[in-house]
Amino acid sequence: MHTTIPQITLNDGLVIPAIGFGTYDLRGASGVQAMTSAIDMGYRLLDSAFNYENEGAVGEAVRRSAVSRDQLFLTSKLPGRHHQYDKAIYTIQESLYRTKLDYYDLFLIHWPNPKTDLYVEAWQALIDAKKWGLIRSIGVCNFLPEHLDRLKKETGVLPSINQVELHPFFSQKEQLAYDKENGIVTESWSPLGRANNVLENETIQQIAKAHGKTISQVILRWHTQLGALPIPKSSSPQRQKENLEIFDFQLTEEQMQQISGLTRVDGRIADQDPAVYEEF
Ligand SMILES: NC(=O)C1=CN([C@@H]2O[C@H](COP(=O)(O)OP(=O)(O)OC[C@H]3O[C@@H](n4cnc5c(N)ncnc54)[C@H](OP(=O)(O)O)[C@@H]3O)[C@@H](O)[C@H]2O)C=CC1
Ligand SMILES: O=C(O)C(=O)[C@@H](O)[C@H](O)C(=O)CO
Repeated sequence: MHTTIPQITLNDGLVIPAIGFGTYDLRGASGVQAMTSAIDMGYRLLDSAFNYENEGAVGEAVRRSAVSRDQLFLTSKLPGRHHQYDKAIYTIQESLYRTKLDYYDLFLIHWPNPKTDLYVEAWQALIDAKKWGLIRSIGVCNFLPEHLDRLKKETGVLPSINQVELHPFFSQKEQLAYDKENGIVTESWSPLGRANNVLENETIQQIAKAHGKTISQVILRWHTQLGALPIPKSSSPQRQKENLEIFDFQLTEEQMQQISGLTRVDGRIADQDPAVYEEF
């Protein structure tokens, strides 16, 4: 039997599962297999990107699964090299052709690329693509408060989602507070620290023991109790299942504080500060 996944209502009224499935590095036939398995395990939200070169695999997994399209919540992302308005529109259309589907539930700007400074133009393209029915909800990734303030000022439309790096070594207290205050749901990318040594952390290990859970389950539970939406990736059916079984226990306030206390100024996985980093 599947774990029942709670749901979150976005600022545009759309309802989204409280945990999703990351697909970075899942491609080709093995990627389709991993995604089909994730849907079978109970995941309904799949997170892809134009740059992951796996939108075709996402479409194939959807067609192979026993779950109907309208029960799934599919996400993709606009790469930095296509922020110009016309290019952004073509990219969203191309992204759909790759899946052989006719709409995305969510489309995100992948990185703000502030030096290139075309993200407001890209945002306008997402706003229009939503009006035309290509996308049901629009959001961003890696946007700092200064970038979000600018979208609000120049278009009057704030994203439904801001997908940011978030894990115990980089707990994003200020960004979470800003997003919440502005009605934006924070999604956590690399919620398990991309399997770095956070998965061997002694503090989290002790908490996991106390609950009879694994370290990964405690970390993912911490995300949901912070109000964030984690999108763990796993190629293994067993770990996919493990990562969903997080809604039958509760961390105490003290345990939440202990995990959040592991954050470090240099806790990012890579050198990707969105204030300066550009990805195309
Ligand atoms: N918007 C953005 O800029 C970004 C978005 N993302 C999105 O976020 C998703 C998740 O982030 P990602 O970087 O993949 O990293 P995750 O934090 O999800 O970690 C994935 C790694 O953890 C391993 N793993 C998964 N579950 C377990 C478990 N229960 N126990 C032990 N190891 C486990 C996986 O191995 P295995 O597969 O062998 O199980 C894999 O090596 C991405 O797939 C992508 O969709 C990621 C980066 C940037
Ligand atoms: O995976 C993504 O969505 C990215 O944006 C990449 O930057 C990823 O974080 C990466 O590390 C690529 O080397």
